[in-house]
Amino acid sequence: MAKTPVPDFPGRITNGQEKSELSWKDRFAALRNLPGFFKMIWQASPALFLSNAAVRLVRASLPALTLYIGKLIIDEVIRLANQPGADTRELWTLVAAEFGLAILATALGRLTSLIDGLLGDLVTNKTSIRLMEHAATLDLEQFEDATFYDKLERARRQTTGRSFLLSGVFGQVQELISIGFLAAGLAVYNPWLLVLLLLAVIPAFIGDNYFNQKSYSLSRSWTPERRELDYLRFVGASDETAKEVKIFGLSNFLIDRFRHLSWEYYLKNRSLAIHRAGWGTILTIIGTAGYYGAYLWIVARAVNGTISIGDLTFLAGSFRQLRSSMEGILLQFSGLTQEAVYLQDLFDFFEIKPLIHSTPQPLPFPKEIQQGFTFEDVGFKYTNSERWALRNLSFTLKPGEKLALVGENGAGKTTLVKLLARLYDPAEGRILLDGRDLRDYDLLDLRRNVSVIFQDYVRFKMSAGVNIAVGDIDERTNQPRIESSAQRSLADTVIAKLPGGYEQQLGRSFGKGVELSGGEWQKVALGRAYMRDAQVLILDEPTAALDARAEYEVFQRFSRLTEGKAAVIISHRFSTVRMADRILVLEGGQLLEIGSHSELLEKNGRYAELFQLQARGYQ
Ligand SMILES: Nc1ncnc2c1ncn2[C@@H]1O[C@H](COP(=O)(O)OP(=O)(O)OP(=O)(O)O)[C@@H](O)[C@H]1O
Repeated sequence: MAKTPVPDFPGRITNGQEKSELSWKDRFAALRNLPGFFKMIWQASPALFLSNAAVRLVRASLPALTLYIGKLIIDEVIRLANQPGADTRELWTLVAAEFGLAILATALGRLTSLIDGLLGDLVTNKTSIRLMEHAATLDLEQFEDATFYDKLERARRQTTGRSFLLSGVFGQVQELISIGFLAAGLAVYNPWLLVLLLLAVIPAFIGDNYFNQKSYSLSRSWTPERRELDYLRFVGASDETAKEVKIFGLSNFLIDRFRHLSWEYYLKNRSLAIHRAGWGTILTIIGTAGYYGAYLWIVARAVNGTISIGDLTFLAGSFRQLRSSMEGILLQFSGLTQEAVYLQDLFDFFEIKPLIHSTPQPLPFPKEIQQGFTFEDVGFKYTNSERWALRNLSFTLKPGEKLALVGENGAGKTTLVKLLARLYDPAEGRILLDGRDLRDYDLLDLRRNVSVIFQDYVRFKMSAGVNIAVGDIDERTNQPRIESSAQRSLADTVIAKLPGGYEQQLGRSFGKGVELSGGEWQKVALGRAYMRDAQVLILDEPTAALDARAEYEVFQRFSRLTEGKAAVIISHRFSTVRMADRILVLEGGQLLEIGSHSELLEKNGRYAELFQLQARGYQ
């Protein structure tokens, strides 16, 4: 597929490689996605898939059959009109047969819509689940890449509206078979009629394809803007942002931006739609002229008696039906290839491979850490960033040690923690755990044993209990464990005040949700750290919103409750930091100082300076 962006290494999509113009070759090539699509439908429900195929096959034979019976009826009527008193049984049998076919056609039409709808829903659900499952395997770094995000967005759009493609593809096959029957009937009289018919529909087909291609290019090249439009709509009308939007009076700013962008998109779309409508009319008129040319020929033959009146109705009917079927199939074909191209986005997304994964024979995480984590000259740069977020970093986090990370905003503290949890791999140097590269360990096992509560932890719009249980979601029904975690993180007093206790829905998005204060949320989120029996606990400033007394108490408890376990604490409060065994001071991604509180004070370097600065503030 020419349109597929070329990954410069597996899993990463390079900016600027996306192609938004599609050639005919691309469109035909996209059809190769259809077997994959059929597989998806088949997997959603083999029984419905087969029923759909069977029903459509029967439906495909009905138009030709109905027309033929119509012809027989007319010929019979004319025969009877010329022979008064003759036996009319055959006529009534034919009429009854046509009536039966009409009923069958209606019933099968409804049945097809029903099956299409049900299958479409199943495929949508299944694809959404697969999308979520696949997204879960991908790296954090991939999510932070804008190109990847666009791809994810396009793939997400593919999970809805699948039923159009589904009924489209099945419909195409049905039409094709139906055309086969009708064409056979027509060819008996004159094969040239078929050629004329084909010539009549081709102009409209080419035109429609051309405009479909343009519309795909437009929608594709506007993916980032469409994402921004969605974002603006969300920011402009959401409970999460309402507070700041009001306080800062942002609504006009947001609306103006939305209006400007959406108007630009509308103008582009409008111009395309007008061109499409204009050309569509002209090309369809050409088709209609061709159709009437053939019709004239048939009528002339009936007038001079070469064919019967029944033949005339049959031929005219077949011709009309064939024309609309062919037009349908050709026009739908263009829509179909477009859908198949979109489908490529979905399949492309499924093809993206994570870069961070376990080796084929990974080591289990040690039952008890012996030597600790050693950073050896570690360096890391974020994707699309020229700056080193960390560089030349060497130190050891010893087993059972409480290490505090200190540094100004952007010094690299969170990055260090993410490397420890293998959310990223170092670009330079390596991280060892008990003398072995961190990459040699089983990734899931590592993640189970390194528990991190980030400063931007997620406030799940779920129950208070679940908000704690996410620390070890497999234990979500273990109420005693949830409650003891809540106790340890001081969340128990918060939850005791909630009307629904642990079952209380948090956040205001759904039903009777209750909103918590920033500090209350943090206490709940901190409970997650205690849910899991991890060997290394990391708290990345999740206490910033706690009052001084609560933070002091949280860390006192944290040190006591995590005795024997390694812990990393990031905090800007020196009253907390000084409780750590050692303090690592980062500046501009580099290690500046490391030592205990008293050692660093004695050294009288940056730590001492920052400590005294804060201490003076309290005097
Ligand atoms: N996802 C990201 N993509 C690109 N750059 C990033 C990303 N996250 C952080 N950075 C950059 O990396 C550097 C280190 O960031 P990091 O979050 O580790 O700092 P920090 O010490 O934790 O800061 P703070 O005290 O503000 O939390 C910063 O310059 C930041 O701009």
